[in-house]
Amino acid sequence: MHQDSRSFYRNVYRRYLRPQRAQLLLLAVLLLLGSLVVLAPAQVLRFYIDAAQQKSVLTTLLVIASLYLVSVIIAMGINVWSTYLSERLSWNATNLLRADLMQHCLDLDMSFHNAHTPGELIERIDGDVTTLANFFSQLMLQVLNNAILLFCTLIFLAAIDWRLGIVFSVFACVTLFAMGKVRNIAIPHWKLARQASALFFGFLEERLNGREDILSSSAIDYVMHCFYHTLQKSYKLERKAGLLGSALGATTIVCFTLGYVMAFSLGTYLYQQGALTLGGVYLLYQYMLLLERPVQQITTQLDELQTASAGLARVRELLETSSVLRECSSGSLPAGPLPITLENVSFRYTPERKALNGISLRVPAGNVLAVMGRTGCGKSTLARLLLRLYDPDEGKILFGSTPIDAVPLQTLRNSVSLVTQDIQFFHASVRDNLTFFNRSIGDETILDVLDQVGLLDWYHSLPDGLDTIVQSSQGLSAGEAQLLAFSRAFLKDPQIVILDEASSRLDPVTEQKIERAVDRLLANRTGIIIAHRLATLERADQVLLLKDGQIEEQGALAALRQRGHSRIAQLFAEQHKEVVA
Ligand SMILES: Nc1ncnc2c1ncn2[C@@H]1O[C@H](COP(=O)(O)OP(=O)(O)OP(=O)(O)O)[C@@H](O)[C@H]1O
Repeated sequence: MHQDSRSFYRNVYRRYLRPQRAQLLLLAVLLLLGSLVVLAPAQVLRFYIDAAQQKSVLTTLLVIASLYLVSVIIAMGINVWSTYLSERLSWNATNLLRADLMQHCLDLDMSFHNAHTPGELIERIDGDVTTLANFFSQLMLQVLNNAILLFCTLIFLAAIDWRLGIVFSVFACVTLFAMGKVRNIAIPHWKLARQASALFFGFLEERLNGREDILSSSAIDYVMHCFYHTLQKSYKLERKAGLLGSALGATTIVCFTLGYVMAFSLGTYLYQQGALTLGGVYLLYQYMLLLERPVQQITTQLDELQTASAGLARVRELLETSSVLRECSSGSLPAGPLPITLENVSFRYTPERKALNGISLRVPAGNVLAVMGRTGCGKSTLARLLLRLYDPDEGKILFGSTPIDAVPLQTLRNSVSLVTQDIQFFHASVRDNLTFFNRSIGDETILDVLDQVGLLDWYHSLPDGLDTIVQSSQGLSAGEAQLLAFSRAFLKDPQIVILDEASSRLDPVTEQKIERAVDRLLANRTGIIIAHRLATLERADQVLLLKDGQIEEQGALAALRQRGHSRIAQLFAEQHKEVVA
């Protein structure tokens, strides 16, 4: 194994399994005991049959019968205990791994998230880790258990008669080989079937999410046509895989029928030779039955082991992906509103095109900068750089005199609030949606903020107050969603506020509420407003007009308007003409 892989597996063991090593050891002992104990009841029955045949006294028969009962109870007890232990062990280990992966994914930068769909990450955090949980809880146990059981059964058969040991060892090897070969024929078809089924679920998710657009554009017939097509493809592949898979069942039946013929022929021969008692022949039959399970299961489990190791490899790849954002472990920002400085900042998402090109500006502490420009000019990109969702390719961004990459990301993001148009609400209580699960914020503070943004009437209409569960943003009007997003920002109490103004029109009362809330939110904070309306520029100390990622105009609104040929002056003149017309 490669040195890196070795150290990865060592680390996985150290973090997830070593803390539970006492339980792991106990589990190994129980597995061994379990395999030995499963073989015991058949041995006891053998003595019982031989004792009955020799007409032993009733008490001897009763003692043997009680021994049989005890051995069965012990076997069951060990089975239950080891299953409980392995479940506990695997869920403890994999839940920790799930948490680590979730935290890691949240910490990764936006370029990583742009390249990986949420579905893909869910598959890693849950799908692959569940495979690993199965590996630790059942598979590891079953493979070990079956291997030990197979080995012990063959040893016990050899103990009855060495010829039986040799014949059945050869039988087990040939059957394992044959079943492995037949299984390999079906596996690629199962993989194709799984892939088709994943595509089908992806199709369902996408179409159900887009139901509003589908309904409004009368595309139901088209969607249903694609649905049948996707379903039919999945069905054909499943049918083929199922048929090929049944070849495995047929091979098992053929192999074991031959095995039973062999067991009875050999048993009869040895009985007639006097090498075996009747109880011994019965024991041979029982061991043949016991042999069937491990031989059948080991082939399947070896495949599942491969799936688990592929899952672990994918988990490893994810864990080893590091954020391109350099993280600082210490550093702090001064208190109060912070001045923002950009020095010759350039950024590109893709090598072909700069989304921002040589931007330099300074927003003094407590001032408001309004950013305007056509769609795609780089307004949101500027906001993303200030939050360090990306780092600029060139240039520097400073809050006060501190470069923003010289403080921990957490500190930076605690100081900046971004209120976008695309407001996300979680399936959680109103309280949790507003405080982002911060328990230190009391209900009075939340109510005070709701009062400030004019949402007190809305609050009183909630059936369970702050405990009311928000289903999604669909249960809220655009205005309510905006005001709730402001409330979140108030509760966070940031030093810098970045506001992506809603481009949709709201009713005059809600507009007024929003205007007031914005004024309050910007008071004693440095603000950047991504403006979609000319009226918004009037509340700003400075205006920045972007064009194709570059600064087209910059300065105080009054000065820009006075310059007759400026783009801003033209925009106001055009608006004036529209109003007069
Ligand atoms: N994740 C991304 N990957 C690649 N290119 C992107 C990405 N996000 C934005 N862009 C491109 O970068 C440029 C600037 O985008 P940005 O979102 O900053 O524009 P914007 O001015 O905010 O537009 P709008 O007003 O429509 O929101 C656009 O050309 C856009 O296509």
